[in-house]
Amino acid sequence: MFTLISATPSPYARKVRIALAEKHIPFTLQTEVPWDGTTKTPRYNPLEKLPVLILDDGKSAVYESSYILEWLEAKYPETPLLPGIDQVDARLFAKRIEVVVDGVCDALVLAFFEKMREPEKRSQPWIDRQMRKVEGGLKALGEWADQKQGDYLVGDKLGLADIAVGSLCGYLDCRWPSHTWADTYPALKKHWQMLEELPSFQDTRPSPQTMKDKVV
Ligand SMILES: N[C@@H](CCC(=O)N[C@@H](CS(=O)(=O)O)C(=O)NCC(=O)O)C(=O)O
Repeated sequence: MFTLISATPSPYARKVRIALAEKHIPFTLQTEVPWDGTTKTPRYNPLEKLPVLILDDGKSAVYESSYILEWLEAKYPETPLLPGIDQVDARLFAKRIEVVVDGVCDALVLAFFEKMREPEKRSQPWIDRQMRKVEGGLKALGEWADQKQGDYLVGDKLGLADIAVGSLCGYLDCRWPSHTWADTYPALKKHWQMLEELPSFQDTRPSPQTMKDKVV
């Protein structure tokens, strides 16, 4: 059986957890804090990041959330999370949405750690730059949510784009509760609320983690 190295607040890991659940692929969840010295992540990922999907042999591993999802889609095409190969533009649009989601998450993580530095070492221009990326990405996602034709962002069933967007919104709700995205983008908030009702979302709700070791 696969093992997924995850972290309780991780939006990247939540994408994979939801995809595994939607594809009915059983796995063991191994929850870690990747910044703590106890993490096993570096054994499997030279980039020392989770999520990491450890395969049945307990040694081979797939890492980088967007690649793990591509790997799962290729290896387990039943219950597809992307439109059919004959719908190239729709597939590419779903991946474009994931690119924006991951980029917003990356910027949030960078801003989070910059704010963790002692005040005299903190760079406000750097934080401002990251938050500009967050706002720009959320604006794009908000527009796509507004333009949604049916219940889902791409196609007529739950897919990669919804899983990515839902994971980001859940991360903001968990780690950035004072952010005003839900008021600014009501269609995005409504879509997220619908997604959170799904069992695979209910079973993967994020929660904060405590870091024991100094990170920055
Ligand atoms: N691009 C990566 C980003 C993953 C990532 O940043 N993971 C964090 C944990 S979390 O932010 O998702 O909770 C991590 O392992 N960070 C450890 C490190 O950067 O050394 C992906 O999509 O998998």
